[in-house]
Amino acid sequence: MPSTDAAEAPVTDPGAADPAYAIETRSLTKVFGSQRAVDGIDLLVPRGSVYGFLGPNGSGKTTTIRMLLGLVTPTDGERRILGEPLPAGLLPALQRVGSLIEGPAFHPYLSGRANLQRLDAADTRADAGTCGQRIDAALDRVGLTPAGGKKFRTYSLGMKQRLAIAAALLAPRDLLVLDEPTNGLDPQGTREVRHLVASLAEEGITVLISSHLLSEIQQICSHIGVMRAGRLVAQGAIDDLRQSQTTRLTLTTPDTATATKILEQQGVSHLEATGSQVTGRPGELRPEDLVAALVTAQVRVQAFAFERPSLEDYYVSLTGEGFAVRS
Ligand SMILES: Nc1ncnc2c1ncn2[C@@H]1O[C@H](COP(=O)(O)OP(=O)(O)OP(=O)(O)O)[C@@H](O)[C@H]1O
Repeated sequence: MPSTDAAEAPVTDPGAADPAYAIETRSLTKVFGSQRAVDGIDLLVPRGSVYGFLGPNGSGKTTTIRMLLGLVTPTDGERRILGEPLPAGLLPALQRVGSLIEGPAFHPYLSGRANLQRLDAADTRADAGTCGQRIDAALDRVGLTPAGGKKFRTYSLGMKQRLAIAAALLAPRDLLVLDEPTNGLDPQGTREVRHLVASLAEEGITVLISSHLLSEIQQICSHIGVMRAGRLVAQGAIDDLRQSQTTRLTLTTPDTATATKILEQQGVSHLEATGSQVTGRPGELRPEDLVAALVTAQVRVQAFAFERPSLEDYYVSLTGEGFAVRS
């Protein structure tokens, strides 16, 4: 269980805030003993994005999120949340940030609505006179209005997680930080959370959502950042990352020697021939031109394909997480 540090070191040179980003860190680092749990990361979460913060268990996601929320003191580096440098701007920033790290403690024998009432009452900034409206709005946003009167213990896992997000939305928020909100959920619960995050993003809320499974959040993310052993090994718009993947050519032919020679002449790089297959990187070359050159040289083409690795392949290559299984 990570510790919560009370005292914060002052930021020495906060620099200027970039209004394009809801979260901005520079060289953010956390060392536990001899372990660099977070190792100099430059996280950039654009405003209005759904940012998938990915990485295997133990790669440093939760520690990073805790530093972003002022729950853990960084060993080094800078952080800005909604333009506010931390720790100086922690309070004004956090008023606009909803978060779900371990989830609030809900009472099983109280209804979802009564649980929210208790949490709302604990917020000294909230106007008690408008509590009912806030709770109605929060239940409505997460699709729990019909189940608001039911006891929490009767909720499905997805409903419990949606109630936790409703709790994070009791006050107006510009940024929502969700640490592994789909962890332990069944496919239906995962869909519910995904759907909810997508609808919040449509309202303009920036969402940072962590997960160790790309497949669970890929559909809703506009951006991703990938952690591996404390380092941020990739980051950017999901479409750009997909585009950056190198296209691979695969040719099946009984004439591999001639085919390799022709493809090399055409400018295909990284050529390899194994059995009746030739593979290589075509770069910007067009498949129709390569096939024409092969046929002209009397290469018998049995199969020819241009393939771009999927984002999942990319994620696996970055993290080595081939078959992440939920614990
Ligand atoms: N308070 C702490 N004291 C010592 N080591 C810690 C502490 N908190 C985290 N760690 C270590 O730092 C590393 C990163 O942990 P972290 O929880 O940030 O990873 P994570 O990517 O969120 O993984 P998970 O999804 O399993 O929580 C792990 O090796 C963890 O054991």
